[in-house]
Amino acid sequence: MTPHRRIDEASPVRIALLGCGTVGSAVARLLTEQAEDLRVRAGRRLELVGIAVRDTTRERPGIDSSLLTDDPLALVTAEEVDLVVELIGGIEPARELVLAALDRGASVVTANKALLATHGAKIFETAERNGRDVYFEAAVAGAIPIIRPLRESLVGDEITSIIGIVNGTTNYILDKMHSDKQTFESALTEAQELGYAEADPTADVAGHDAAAKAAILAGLAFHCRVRAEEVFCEGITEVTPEDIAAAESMDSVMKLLAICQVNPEDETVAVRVHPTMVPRKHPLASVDGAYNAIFIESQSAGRLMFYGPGAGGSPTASAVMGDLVTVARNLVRGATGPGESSYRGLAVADAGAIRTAYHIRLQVADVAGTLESVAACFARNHVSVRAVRQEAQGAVGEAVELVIVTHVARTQDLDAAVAELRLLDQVTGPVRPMRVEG
Ligand SMILES: NC(=O)C1=CN([C@@H]2O[C@H](COP(=O)(O)OP(=O)(O)OC[C@H]3O[C@@H](n4cnc5c(N)ncnc54)[C@H](O)[C@@H]3O)[C@@H](O)[C@H]2O)C=CC1
Ligand SMILES: N[C@@H](CC=O)C(=O)O
Ligand code: NA
Repeated sequence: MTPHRRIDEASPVRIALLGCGTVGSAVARLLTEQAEDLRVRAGRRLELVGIAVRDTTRERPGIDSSLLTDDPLALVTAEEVDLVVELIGGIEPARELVLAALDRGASVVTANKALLATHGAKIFETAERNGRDVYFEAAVAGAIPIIRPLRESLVGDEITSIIGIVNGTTNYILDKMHSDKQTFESALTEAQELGYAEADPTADVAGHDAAAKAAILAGLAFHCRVRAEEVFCEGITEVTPEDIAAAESMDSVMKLLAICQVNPEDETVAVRVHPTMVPRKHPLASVDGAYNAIFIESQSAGRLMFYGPGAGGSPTASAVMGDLVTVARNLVRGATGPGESSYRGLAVADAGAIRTAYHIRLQVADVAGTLESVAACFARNHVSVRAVRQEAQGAVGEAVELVIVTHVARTQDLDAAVAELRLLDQVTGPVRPMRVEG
């Protein structure tokens, strides 16, 4: 274990900041503007000793240019640094820098879900070995306090499921596609301009950002390790205006949901992210813009809901600042906060075993026997049909749209039924399955 640098009453807690983009610049400014209040709350002055950036010559309003450096490794391994705030994002060099900081004896605050959901085990083990903290409230659902409730407030309870909207960019896009009939592309451009999107927005729209957050939430809630790559993940890139219209015709909206559940039968954890039809009366349906919301169900507490801004520089900086003060307090007391808890070692369920209800649109020829053939595809694959609706009526033989809503079914069974539907002569156009919750 690295010995703590003694932070006596006269010493400040010395902070190194990695990255000065949307979130980093907001954190740097708050450290200056709120210096006096932060000193009282943390019990020591919080001194920003360096900011690692790519371009030290760029003008950065409100940022002291004498703090800028383009050598992040030298900064995080500097003897005097107590706390490293990693806000550059991505895997490398963030991984190398965080590990170097912990090994040198600094604690870490990060907003980097991609890093934690990929290399969390190594990072938490390194922190534990060195007796240092890793705090990451901003990594999931921006400003919403969700990591601390899971690591502390609910640690005595038995969580059974988590369902939520955990990506602000995609929620913004889907909301604009519904409410303003905006195109996917123009809504994404707006989300980028507002500072919600990742540096590469593919991470948002392909669902990878939400999958990383779901992996972190599942690990914390169920005391196991889930890696981002183990999460079943479908993004919103394939969601069309027709899907939006189909959801609206069911009095529903499309949302990108993250769902984490323990299957009590085989003690596996199912973790998934996908576009989902949510009925308008469901509380998640009214979560608009870049807001996030997370429902937790637990044995003793029952149902809990967490709601608030899930992205953006200022809201995310709020979560980073909370971690920063907490870690500074720990450093002053010579203590550490909770480490990783993965003792249950639950396995992650196969994607095919995941169970959900479906809404399926398909174009069929309006001829005798069509309905029977379609129904047989579902029956053969053990998928129970809950409702069938024919969207329009024309002359016999004409193409019509059929809408089928199923009861909860296994993904692999539904996939098999859809594959059979696509082979039917009476099916004359695309078959579009969408998941339904609530
Ligand atoms: N923007 C948001 O709403 C939220 C972001 N986050 C996370 O916060 C982190 C930062 O995100 P943003 O500030 O939005 O990203 P950003 O892209 O605006 O800022 C990152 C900054 O780091 C700099 N950088 C990259 N590699 C570097 C290196 N090797 N050395 C020095 N500087 C380097 C970039 O030039 C950029 O200015 C990411 O992990 C992101 O996932 C988390 C929650 C919300
Ligand atoms: N790109 C992310 C930022 C917060 O984590 C999002 O849109 O939610
Ligand atoms: Na949060």
